[in-house]
Amino acid sequence: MSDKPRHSNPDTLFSDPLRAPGPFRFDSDVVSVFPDMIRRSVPGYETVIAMSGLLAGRFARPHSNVYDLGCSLGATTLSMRRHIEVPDCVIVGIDNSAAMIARCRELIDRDPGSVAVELREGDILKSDIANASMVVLNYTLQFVPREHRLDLLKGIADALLPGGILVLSEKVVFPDESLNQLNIDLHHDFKRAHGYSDLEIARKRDSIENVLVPESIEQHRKRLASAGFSSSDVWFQCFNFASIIALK
Ligand SMILES: C[S@@+](CC[C@H](N)C(=O)[O-])C[C@H]1O[C@@H](n2cnc3c(N)ncnc32)[C@H](O)[C@@H]1O
Ligand SMILES: O=C(O)C(=O)C[C@]1(C(=O)O)C=C[C@@H](O)C=C1
Repeated sequence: MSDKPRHSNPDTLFSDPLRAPGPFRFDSDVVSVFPDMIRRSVPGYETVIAMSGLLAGRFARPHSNVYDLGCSLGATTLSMRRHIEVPDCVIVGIDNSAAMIARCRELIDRDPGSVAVELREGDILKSDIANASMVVLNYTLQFVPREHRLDLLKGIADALLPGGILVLSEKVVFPDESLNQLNIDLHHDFKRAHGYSDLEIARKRDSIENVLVPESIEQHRKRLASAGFSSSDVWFQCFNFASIIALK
């Protein structure tokens, strides 16, 4: 069940004090270091990816689609592919970064799995989502402008078959200011323990400001209910990164 380590160049994108970071973008520079960056930046990332596979093993239905929205390099897609055993199920991975999708295609082509995978370069806000037994948004909704989040989730709820599931993993904030600050500090400790310097941490924080817009778990669960999900709860959390499952 364990996922193979994913090799990647080391993330040194924010280490040069002379290079202005600019707003964070999923461009070819990020693509070249992405597996290393996300593993060293998101506490619990490997667990969430591996368990997304287990959930797919349980929820994927025959003759249905399983969506990986904001699929990046296909880590979730590959994990789900390893666990899906039902016939005629297609995993649809969508990402609007051309550089991500191009590299993802290479990695999927190299994977020996037999479940069909369809990759689309496009905006998940404009993509056709239908006949879904499972939808995954692993660390993607946080990059969608807040005003579009409800419509996206309504579309997902409509597309889900009865008994379908959404997995929503996000960076989160906490309503209590002291707990919020503690979780931010613990996240920075996590990054430091994975070799990032204070300078890199500060520069990355500036770069993702207003690009990655986190919300509280309460805000996510309220929106999921408004979007048409009958129930939702957190199944995994480490510091300020949480993963929610929502049932149709
Ligand atoms: C943090 S990464 C997701 C990581 C990935 N799900 C994983 O588990 O490895 C966020 C991804 O969402 C994509 N993205 C952000 N907004 C998007 C949108 N509106 N449509 C499609 N993809 C989007 C980005 O290009 C990026 O690849
Ligand atoms: O919050 C941070 O500092 C992060 O680096 C998080 C995060 C994410 O959650 O997507 C931001 C951008 C990169 O894709 C990798 C990790």
